[in-house]
Amino acid sequence: MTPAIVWFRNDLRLRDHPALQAALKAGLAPLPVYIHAPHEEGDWAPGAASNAWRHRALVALDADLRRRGSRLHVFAGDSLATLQAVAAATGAAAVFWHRRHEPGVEERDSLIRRTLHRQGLRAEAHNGHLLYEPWQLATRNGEPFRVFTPFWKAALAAWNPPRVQPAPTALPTIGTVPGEVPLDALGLQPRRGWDARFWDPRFQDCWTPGEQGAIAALGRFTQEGVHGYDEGRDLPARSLTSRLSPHLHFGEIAPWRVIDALVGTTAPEQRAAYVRELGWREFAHHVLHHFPHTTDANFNRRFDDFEWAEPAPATLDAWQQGRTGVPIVDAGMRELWATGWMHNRVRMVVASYLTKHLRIHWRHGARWFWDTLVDADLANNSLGWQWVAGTGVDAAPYFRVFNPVLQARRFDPDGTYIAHWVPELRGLPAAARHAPWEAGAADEAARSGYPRRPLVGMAEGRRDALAALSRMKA
Ligand SMILES: Cc1cc2nc3c(=O)[nH]c(=O)nc-3n(C[C@H](O)[C@H](O)[C@H](O)COP(=O)(O)OP(=O)(O)OC[C@H]3O[C@@H](n4cnc5c(N)ncnc54)[C@H](O)[C@@H]3O)c2cc1C
Repeated sequence: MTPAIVWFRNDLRLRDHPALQAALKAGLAPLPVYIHAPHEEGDWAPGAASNAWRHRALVALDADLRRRGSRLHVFAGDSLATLQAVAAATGAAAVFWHRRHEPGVEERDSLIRRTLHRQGLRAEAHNGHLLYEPWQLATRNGEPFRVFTPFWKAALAAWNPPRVQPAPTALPTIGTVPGEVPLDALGLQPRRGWDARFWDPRFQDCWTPGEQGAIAALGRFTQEGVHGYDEGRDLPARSLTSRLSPHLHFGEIAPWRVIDALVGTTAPEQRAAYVRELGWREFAHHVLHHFPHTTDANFNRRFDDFEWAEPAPATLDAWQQGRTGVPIVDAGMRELWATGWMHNRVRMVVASYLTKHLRIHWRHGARWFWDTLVDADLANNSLGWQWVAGTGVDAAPYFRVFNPVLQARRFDPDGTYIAHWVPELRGLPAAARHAPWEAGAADEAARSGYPRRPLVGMAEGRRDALAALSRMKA
């Protein structure tokens, strides 16, 4: 059988894999290839937590392929040159892959497709990542959406998710290809030294990267979380969200399989609430494709004149390490550090504290998340940060400044989440954990080594943020 290269990227699964299916349908022998090329990702080469995840996801994919008679062929270097060399060495007639929508990657991929085409290879990009490709939905005027609600309305009106497809049961074996490198040589795993500080022993135990891990996480969610999702998804102490974000980012599960698995499991309103969150993921990719500059620049250019504070290294450090003295913020940042993930409600609170109370540009926060989140995703991260900072599409207005203490009282009423991640405050009565300095517990907190007062107080931070907003040019 003539081989066809199946170029695995952020689609590390065998079920619901249109590129793999296309190779099989064409009567070609799939040759699974992974190319390590972080230098082609511009300013947004994957961060440390993503790399650690990817290593384990690739190991899992290789094992799944081996169980079917195949294996993953790993290379490092320029993607185009590698694909050309592999095709020449194996006589491959085609290359199939799934589209990605990060700005630099989109351009690279279309160049690769054109070049391979010209050389007489069948080169095809499929959708493996989204319910809708970013150009499939448009406003009545044919423009990209800038507001989520009409975007989601249009998505539901055109609803036609792909059907779920099983993984192939057997795949052909193809021998060693010149230029292959061992997976361990890619340097994806955390090194000893500085970046080893990230790696709390709990980190490895929190997750099972790979398709089996994704299916298991989905199974847990459909049994438990989804039933109380609508009311419970804002409560960080409860495990009511799916924690599928890294699995979705790495394409270990297709979003349409997630939706399919929910049918008949719970009340329609719980299901709709969850599918709507997947809608935000779709919207984020739509925005990234149409407004690629929003990874680094404000969508709302008025904010180009905003008086962001020059971030003092000690301030940024305190935020990153969870030592701001604001318990809910510190709990979130420590959860991120320890597990590579943070609850969505708390992401909003820590991002708001950084961009409003500390008035530090959202780019600093986005960069930190990029390096430490296992689900770091250029579309979702850029949208999330610009949404909170008030600079993005359909964003929360800047003047709506979250009060982290009130947020904590509302969404972590008995301080369980705070106590879990900030052990210095465990000994305080539940009601004092949200703001020890207001409850006369500052000394007790300080005795355990916790900051006596917040870096910037709640009222003071809000006042200064609004004053800076009022000075912004109209
Ligand atoms: C400042 C900030 C930064 C963020 N950075 C990222 C990021 O880098 N990667 C990332 O995947 N998500 C990001 N999010 C969105 C959201 O916090 C996570 O997707 C969610 O917490 C993941 O947990 P879950 O899988 O349990 O979510 P669930 O509640 O179970 O949601 C299911 C899925 O829907 C998608 N989703 C949910 N909420 C959002 C949202 N607001 N925007 C886009 N997609 C969403 C995710 O793919 C998620 O896995 C960010 C949010 C904020 C406020």
